[in-house]
Amino acid sequence: MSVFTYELNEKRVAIVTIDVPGEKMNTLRDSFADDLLVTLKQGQDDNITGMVFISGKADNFIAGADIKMLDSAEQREDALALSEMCQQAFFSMKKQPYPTVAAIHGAALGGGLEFALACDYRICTDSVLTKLGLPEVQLGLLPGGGGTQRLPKLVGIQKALEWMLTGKQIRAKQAKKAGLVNDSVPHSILLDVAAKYAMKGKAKVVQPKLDKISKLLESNPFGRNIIFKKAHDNVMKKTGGHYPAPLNIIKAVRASVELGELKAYKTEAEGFADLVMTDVSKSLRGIFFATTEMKKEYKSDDVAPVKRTAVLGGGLMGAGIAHVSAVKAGALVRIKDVAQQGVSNAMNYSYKILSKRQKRRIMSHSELQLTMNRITGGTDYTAFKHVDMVIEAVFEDLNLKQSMVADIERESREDTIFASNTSSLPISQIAEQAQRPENVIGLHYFSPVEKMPLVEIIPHEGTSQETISRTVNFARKQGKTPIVVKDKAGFYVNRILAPYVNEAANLLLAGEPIEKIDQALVEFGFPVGPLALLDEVGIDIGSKIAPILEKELGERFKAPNAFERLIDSKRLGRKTDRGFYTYEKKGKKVDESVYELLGITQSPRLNKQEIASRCVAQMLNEAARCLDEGIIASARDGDIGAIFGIGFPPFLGGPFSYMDKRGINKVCSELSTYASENVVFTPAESLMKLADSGACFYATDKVQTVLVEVPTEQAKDSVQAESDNVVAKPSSEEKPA
Ligand SMILES: C[C@H](O)CC(=O)SCCNC(=O)CCNC(=O)[C@H](O)C(C)(C)COP(=O)(O)OP(=O)(O)OC[C@H]1O[C@@H](n2cnc3c(N)ncnc32)[C@H](O)[C@@H]1OP(=O)(O)O
Repeated sequence: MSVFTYELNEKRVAIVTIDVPGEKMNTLRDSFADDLLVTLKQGQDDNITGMVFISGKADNFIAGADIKMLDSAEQREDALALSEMCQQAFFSMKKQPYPTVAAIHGAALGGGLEFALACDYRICTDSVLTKLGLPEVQLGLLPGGGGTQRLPKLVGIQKALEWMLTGKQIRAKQAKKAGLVNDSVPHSILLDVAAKYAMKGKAKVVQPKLDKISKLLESNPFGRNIIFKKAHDNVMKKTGGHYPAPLNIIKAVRASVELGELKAYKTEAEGFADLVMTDVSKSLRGIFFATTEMKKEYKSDDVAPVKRTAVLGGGLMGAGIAHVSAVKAGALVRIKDVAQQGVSNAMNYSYKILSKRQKRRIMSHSELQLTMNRITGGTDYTAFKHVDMVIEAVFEDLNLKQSMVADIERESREDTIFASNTSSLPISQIAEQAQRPENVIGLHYFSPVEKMPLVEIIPHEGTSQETISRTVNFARKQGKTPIVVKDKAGFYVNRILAPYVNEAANLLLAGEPIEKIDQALVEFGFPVGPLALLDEVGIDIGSKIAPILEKELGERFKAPNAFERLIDSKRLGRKTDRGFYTYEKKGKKVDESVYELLGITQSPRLNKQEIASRCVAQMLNEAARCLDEGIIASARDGDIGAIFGIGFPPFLGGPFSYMDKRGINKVCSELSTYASENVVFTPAESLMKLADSGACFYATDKVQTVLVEVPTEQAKDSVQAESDNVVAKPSSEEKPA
């Protein structure tokens, strides 16, 4: 059955509806090329005036090539054939004697936009649902259906590179301004306008809309050399060379302006085929499927949505939570702080972010005002009777949090959820004196809240299923990827982070230089090194969490005592402009006085690879323990939590995928070697079992999986999450009463 339905209107314009049967989303599957050729031929036979392609789905045009189909490419030749098939199919659209028009509403991404680029005209709706882009880079791929060739010709080399190298989604207004679409119109007239364009005859070649400097740069080989070199250098700086896709994109775009059509398209197809087969792309595609799968979990349409929220504490965390609640989730938000200044700071936080969006014309002034109208605040409990959920982001103090539970139970409704953004305190303790413990849950954000994609959701034993579902639904509305984790100290993310940071600190105390340690982990693929991260989080915050973890989980979580000396000397990290680094206008540099303060004589002994191996080994081992204990419900959750919460290198697929790829026996033997010097490295029991049996965390064709899921009962129990008030300047409410 064809995905294209063909109808001729009275003006002899063929209206072709694209609708992949039984699917929510249109994607390009292997039969699409044949179906397209048949449809195009019918247009010729009917001697049509033009052809309009429109989607039969309510909210998407085409979301790209079917990513599952890419997994079926067993050899490079298969992937090459896929790209060539797309290229050929799109060429035949161009070659038709009649004009073709893409009428776009919703997502036109990847192969979907390439389809539209091959049409003579593109008309899109001005709806917020409409987003155009070539996001292949996020899957470790390049646009393999002619996107690297057609986009630069339409919007210019620099803009095309920027869009393809970031994979960003372009809204209707920006698309029109850049010349990506011919028009942007209300949904109700999309088809009519598109049909009119179909009667205009074949489109003439248009030059990209460029300013003078861009025109000068892009129109001669010397200027283009500068553009491509700069793009290459930026990519290397940002990716450390771990991701081959951006480099292949630059190569294909360069081919589009320097080589003949045949060779240039071949460069694109070859680059695509190479990338499909890389482990990097397989890992990134795995992340896409994992997050898609997670969107369906803990989902319930039977629970009441959270529409009105309150946030306790106007510090940076509280401000960020209020922001995503109002802007992303569209909720009404009431901020409460002990001081009016705290409320004002939090409101100002949102205002600044929105003003930037207004300046960049992503948002109009009236939209800004409407959004800001959703955020109010005060120093008392006004309006708390109306809120569905209260999220506390106050100082990490159990008594304070327990008294807030009591306040909220008194001041709000019986069904109001109390969500705690604690980073370390067990939720069961926060709920200990609650009258309605079923409403209490952990909701751990990461800083900066509006940028970090993860939240940990932590039910304690008495949290109701309804509270879990409502909280998960709300976190998704805030644009977050939630993982539900078990209520045990450190939850998941901080638990795997702590031993990794402690190891970095131990290496420092053993004489390894600060910069070398951080560089080692950045070269491994983390966005920042562990000591720089501690500076961001706040050394004082880290030192508060450490004793809780040590008490609950044992000696291996003991943080080096030397850190107290850093805190005593007011080196708290970035927030005091001084930690392991100093932070000045000129930038950050290592604070050499730290060595003397901590009594360290620099005596480098290890190379960077050994440093990275030791720190990462601690993280991997702890992740395995978390799976053993049911802190996370699956290896998949552990991978997504580490990537989205800490920045574990996505190209490695997360700690569990990485262990599978390296071989569990290798990971185990490395841990055992380190354990001969320090028992904290003793491999987790499950790792040893897996190493013995030759199995791995994820099912593969070759080996049997032992540990993908924890036993069902444990999985059910699995809940819990938090957030450290990282980088947050304490608001007045954050001080214990
Ligand atoms: C040759 C070409 O250059 C190569 C390519 O085109 S590679 C593909 C490039 N396209 C992309 O990367 C887009 C991927 N999709 C997305 O980003 C998001 O799905 C979206 C923004 C389109 C919509 O997001 P959202 O509304 O949250 O829906 P989401 O839950 O993600 O997806 C709904 C369903 O569509 C599926 N889907 C979406 N895009 C898909 C794709 N390109 N391939 C396969 N399945 C896809 C999801 O897996 C999910 O399936 P399920 O319901 O059976 O689990």
